[in-house]
Formats: sequence, structure tokens, C-alpha cells
Amino acid sequence: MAALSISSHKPPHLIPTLKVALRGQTLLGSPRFNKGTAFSAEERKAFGLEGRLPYRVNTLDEQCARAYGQLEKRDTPMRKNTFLQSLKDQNWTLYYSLLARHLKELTPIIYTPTEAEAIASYSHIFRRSEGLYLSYPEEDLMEQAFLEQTRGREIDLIVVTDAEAILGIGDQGVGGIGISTAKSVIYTLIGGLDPSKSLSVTLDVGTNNESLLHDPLYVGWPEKRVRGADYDRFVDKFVQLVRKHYPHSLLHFEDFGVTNAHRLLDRYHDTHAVFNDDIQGTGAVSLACIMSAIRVSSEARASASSPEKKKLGDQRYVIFGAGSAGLGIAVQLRDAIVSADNMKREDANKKFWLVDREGLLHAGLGDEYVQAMTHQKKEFVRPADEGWGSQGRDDKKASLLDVVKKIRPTVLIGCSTSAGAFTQEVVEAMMEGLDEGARPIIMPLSNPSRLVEATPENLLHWTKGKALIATGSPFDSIKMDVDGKDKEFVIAECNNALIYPGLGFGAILARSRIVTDTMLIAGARRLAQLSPAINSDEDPEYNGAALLPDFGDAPKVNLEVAISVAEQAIREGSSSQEYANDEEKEQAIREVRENALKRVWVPVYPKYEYDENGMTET
Ligand SMILES: NC(=O)C1=CN([C@@H]2O[C@H](COP(=O)(O)OP(=O)(O)OC[C@H]3O[C@@H](n4cnc5c(N)ncnc54)[C@H](O)[C@@H]3O)[C@@H](O)[C@H]2O)C=CC1
Ligand SMILES: CC(=O)C(=O)O
Ligand SMILES: [Mg+2]
Repeated sequence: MAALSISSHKPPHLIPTLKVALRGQTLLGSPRFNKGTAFSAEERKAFGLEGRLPYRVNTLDEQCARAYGQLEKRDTPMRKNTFLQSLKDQNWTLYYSLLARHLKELTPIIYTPTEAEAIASYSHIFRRSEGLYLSYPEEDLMEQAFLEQTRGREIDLIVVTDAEAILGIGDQGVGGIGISTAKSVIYTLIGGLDPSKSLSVTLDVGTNNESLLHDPLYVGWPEKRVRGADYDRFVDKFVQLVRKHYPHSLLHFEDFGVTNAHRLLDRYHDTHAVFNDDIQGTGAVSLACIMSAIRVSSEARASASSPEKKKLGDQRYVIFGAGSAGLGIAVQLRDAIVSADNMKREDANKKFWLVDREGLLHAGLGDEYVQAMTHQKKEFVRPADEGWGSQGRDDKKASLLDVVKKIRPTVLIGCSTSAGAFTQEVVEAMMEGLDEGARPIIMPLSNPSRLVEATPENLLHWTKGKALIATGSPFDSIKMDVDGKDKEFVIAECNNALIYPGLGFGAILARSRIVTDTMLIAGARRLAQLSPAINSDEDPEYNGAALLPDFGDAPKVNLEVAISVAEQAIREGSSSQEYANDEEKEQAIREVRENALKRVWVPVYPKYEYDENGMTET
């Protein structure tokens, strides 16, 4: 991490004393302000806490040690998830401080994969509501409900889901609130956003999940999903409330179904700072990962044969699973090729082969099939004159294996939820088509871990240690013998959580009116520069360092990403702030760099002073 100039540790002089108006049990019951046994003797006196706490005053370190001890006794990831949820309900500082101290170990408990399980059983483990539930039958009450929760609050970030495509496990109805809250937690933990300035929302527009519809304990609206104009009106009503009351907030869309995700992003991205994580966050982290993988493969190839360096636009990309994530990755890579390699959009589109349930997306499948697609998807349909579907079979389907054999991709990405789809035959066919020395870039990104298109272990064995791999959920590193050498391969976790907190924080720092592709590319470039693999001295032929920074470094890395995104937003005019000339812009950029760390929220207890006009819950 030598490249990092800013530490994520905020010095104590940047933590101001807070004036607080809550007292007694109300203060202890406020997760935002509660310190539990860490209230000092003076604070206990000033806030009417005498007799409400045991005698001894603990430090935050001691509280974390105690909480970690309790957590360790929970023997399954789900029990740990429930324990942490209850800690969050009691004391935010302790919760975030505990998570920050055990970031790599606990992120999978509060996020993917365990959160998926918690969401799936939401109605059965429900104890306490959290966030804003906007239910379709109560559409008339939407503004009132929104204002009740937000009145007087400063809000920078709103995370919203309609829960149709949760974390690879599909439609989860009202339980989807769990993904909005988990994504908000990651914004705080990794991006440094003040948790009191974020709002997690679920739009309960029904569910098509039959088991939820038949579950007597289901706590959501137990009807089929609303579609069409009614759905659009409901979502629009919500977006207009956000625009009216929080015009400078970032609106983050999460886990919408594929038919709505792109459409909604298209509809709102010119009028508000909206961001779809499954499309743009996944696109940006994948772009960073591929940039660093191309560097490594290119160096390996150069040392074996040709010294020519390869670029993004020189690759052949096969993407398996053309839903929100797969299409988002294609769009992001295409835009980066257009911007970095100065290639025409139509030419850049031709670098991609998208494969879904019906096989390769190609025009030979018929006009009706193509016309039904969104315009983003249509751009990637292969033309009819490439002879697809004529591999000696009657049907027009070109399978993943057909495509890999014919195209010889250099990059293979999976976002299909189809476990094991990258078979040995597919991977060996890919290997056969590579230039001498080049290393295949293979990214099975489906979550949760059990749905991965191929395990890293298999990929490394089938490619004799050549594959450059990244997965969507964490996997242990793999030790193996390659050409008589003991090698360790660290598997990069290519999850949007490694970049979206920084992308979002950058947009907030710059007070962006919109989130542009160029801002996302700026963030991805910064992330790629911090990749252990490209900063490693290892022989590129055997380089086993991770393609992306370790999750444990995510807070520091995301601060760097945020600064790059904010700089880009200011330079290109995407900030809502008007600058008279370039000099003013450069001054604003200097201020962002100097002040970014001050804006980072860190989980430590500020000193409190009682003031009847001080802070309350809002
Ligand atoms: N690593 C990361 O950061 C992210 C990973 N993901 C993961 O990617 C996967 C897909 O997520 P989304 O794109 O949001 O879902 P989605 O439902 O929008 O897309 C999935 C696509 O895969 C296709 N598909 C399903 N089975 C298939 C099969 N057997 N063969 C070929 N195609 C098949 C579907 O038709 C659909 O187009 C999930 O596992 C999700 O958890 C999603 C977002 C971010
Ligand atoms: C990581 C993520 O956003 C997903 O799996 O949906
Ligand atoms: Mg998602």
C-alpha cells in the first residue's frame, strides 16, 4: 500500500465534541448516541445516567473485546449475523468499531454471503424494523412516511431496493430491506459515510416468490409484483420525493430485477445523482480488475514472445449471464475502451460476446427476439452474417462452449448464477486460443459462493497455474506446485463493495448533480493502480498476487477512489457547484483532497456535553 498517501485513521483532533440534548434512558436507547459502559463519570452526571450503568467505565477497546468474545460463541454465520444486527440496534459506534477491527472476517457475516440467508428468512427472524418501508397499497401515504423519517435530517445517501434480484437468490419481497441496510453499512465501514446521513429504503411492490406468498408469517404485502405503468408511477413518486427534499443526495439502486434496473437508470441518470450498483459498481470493479489482469498477462506474454503491450480494446470478452451485472460490465468495459483506446462505440461493441440462457445473443435468433431487448442489450447482439447457430445443429443456439471454441476469448466473465458452468472443457478451449505466454483472465463473479461458475482451485488446476482469477465472494488463497515451484495464488474478491463506497463518497464530496461514466472510470483506474498484482516484483509468468487490493485495505483504497471520482466530477462539470474558471476548479480539487479525511466518519466516541438545544435523534 505504499502508493497510498492518506491514512484512513483519523487523528483525535478531528473528532469534535458533540452537544447532545438526550438524557437518561432515551440516551441509552439511542443507537446513534449510546456509549453504554463507556460513558465517562462526568457524562453520567451531566446526562442523568447515574444508577443506570454498572460502576466501571470501559474503553471502546474493552467493549470491542467483550463483544468479540460474545460473537465468537455464536457457532454459525447466521447466529453471528443476528448478534451483530442486535448490536447495531444498541450502539452504532461499538458495532462499526468491532466490524472495522475484524473487517475481513466480519464483512461476509453482515454482507454477502450470510446476509442473503438473513434476507431469505427475514419474516421468520424479524425482531425490529429498520429503514423506510414504502408499500404499494399505501402509496397515498408515501410522502408522509418519507417525511416522518427524514424531517430535520441531513441526508447524503439513499439506498433503495425493490428486492426482485437479491444477491443471486432472486425475489425476496420485503426482506430486501436487508440489502439496503447492508449496503448502507458498507458505505460507512469502507466509504466513511456518516451513518446518520444515510437512509435505507425498500419499495414493497409485492413479490413473485411463491414460498413467501404462501408463508403465513410473511410480513410484506402478500401480492404478485406490480408491473408496468403502476410500478413506474410508484417508483417515480419516490424518486421525485428524493429530488425535492434531498436534491444533492446520492440515490443508490440495488438489486432491482433486470427488466427495471437499466430502464430506471436510463430514466433518471440525467436529472439526479443516481447510481445502480449491480450495473455500474460491478462494471467499475470488474474494469479495475481487468485493467490489472491485462497488465500482468501482457507482461507474461511479452517475456515469452512479443514485447507488444496489450490494451483493453485488444481483448475478446465473453460474458456469461447477460443480466444486470453482465450487461453492466459489458457497458462499462465498452465505455472504457471508447474513452481510453479512442475506439468508435460500434467497433468497441464488437469486442463482446454475451451468452445467456438462450446461448449467444445473435441476430439469427430472430427479429422478435432482438426487438424485445433493451437498447443497451441490442448493441451487443452479434450480427446475422457471423454464421452463429450453424454448428451442424438445427437449432440456432450457440452454447458457451461453441462461442469459446470459435472466439478464443482472452477474458471470460460469469454473472449467471449457474454453478459450474465454466467446465474444464470450456476453460481448456479458452487456453488453446491464447498467445504464447498470455494468461487467461477468468472471473466467475456469481454470488453466493456456492453459485460460482468455477472454483478458483479447479481453474488453477485446469490452467496449470496460469489463470488470472477474481471471484464475487471471498475464496481462500491456493497453494500449488507450478513447474516445480511452490506457488501461492491470492484470489481477488471482485465485488462491487470494493469500489462503490468510494464512488459514492466521491460523488458526495463533489456534490455531484449526476454520476457519469467518466467518474466511474476515474474510480476504476485508481483502484487498478493499487492492485497488488501490478505492484508485485514477481515474475509475471507466475505472479500469484491478487488482482485487486485486499478487502482489509478497502477503507484506505476507497478514500483514494473517492478523491479521484470527486476530482473528475469537478473537472468535467458534473458537480452542482458552479466554477467560473479552471483556477477555481483546481482550488476546489485541492480542498477536496485536503478535506476528504475530515469528512470520513470513524467509529470512536466523541466527548459529549449536555445542551438542551443540542443534537437529538435527527
Ligand atoms: N461480484 C459482484 O460484485 C456482483 C455479483 N453479482 C452476481 O451476479 C449474478 C447475477 O446477478 P444479476 O446480474 O444481478 O442477476 P440477473 O438476474 O439480472 O442476471 C442473471 C442472468 O443470468 C442468466 N442466466 C441464468 N441462468 C443461466 C444459465 N444457466 N445460463 C446462462 N445464463 C443464465 C439470466 O437469464 C440472467 O440474464 C448473481 O449471482 C449476483 O449475486 C451481481 C452483482 C454484483
Ligand atoms: C454484490 C451484489 O451487489 C450482488 O450480488 O447483487
Ligand atoms: Mg446487488
